[in-house]
Amino acid sequence: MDLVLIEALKVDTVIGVYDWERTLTQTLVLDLELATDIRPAAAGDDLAQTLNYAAISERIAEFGAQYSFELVETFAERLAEALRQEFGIPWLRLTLRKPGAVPAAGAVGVRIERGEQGAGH
Ligand SMILES: Nc1nc2c(c(=O)[nH]1)N=C([C@H](O)[C@@H](O)CO)CN2
Repeated sequence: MDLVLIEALKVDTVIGVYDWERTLTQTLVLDLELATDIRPAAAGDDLAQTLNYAAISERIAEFGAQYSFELVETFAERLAEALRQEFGIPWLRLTLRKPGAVPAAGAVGVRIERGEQGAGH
């Protein structure tokens, strides 16, 4: 299985369960591993044959601006669903960190895997 990577992507969004969190934008930090077969793109040196990490990063920024969930779980689940559907990603691992949410921790967050590894190959 090949992977396209997006690491330490900063995403601005309204997120949180507390009243004060509903009034401001916070920055989440995302790592994504996106399964694909890179051989067709490599064979043809053709961006159209692979997952365009720039386009996906832009979509994630749009998603952050569009929604204002309470839980990081909801953000992760809904984003994974949207990316898999819109970009035809058979499997992904998404790590979402919310820096500063727990001052004593470097970051807190969630990690999810969705889809089937090897699907579509
Ligand atoms: N498992 C979770 N725990 C907590 C969340 C969350 O989204 N998932 N959120 C909060 C608050 O919004 C917190 O981030 C404010 O600092 C608390 N626990």
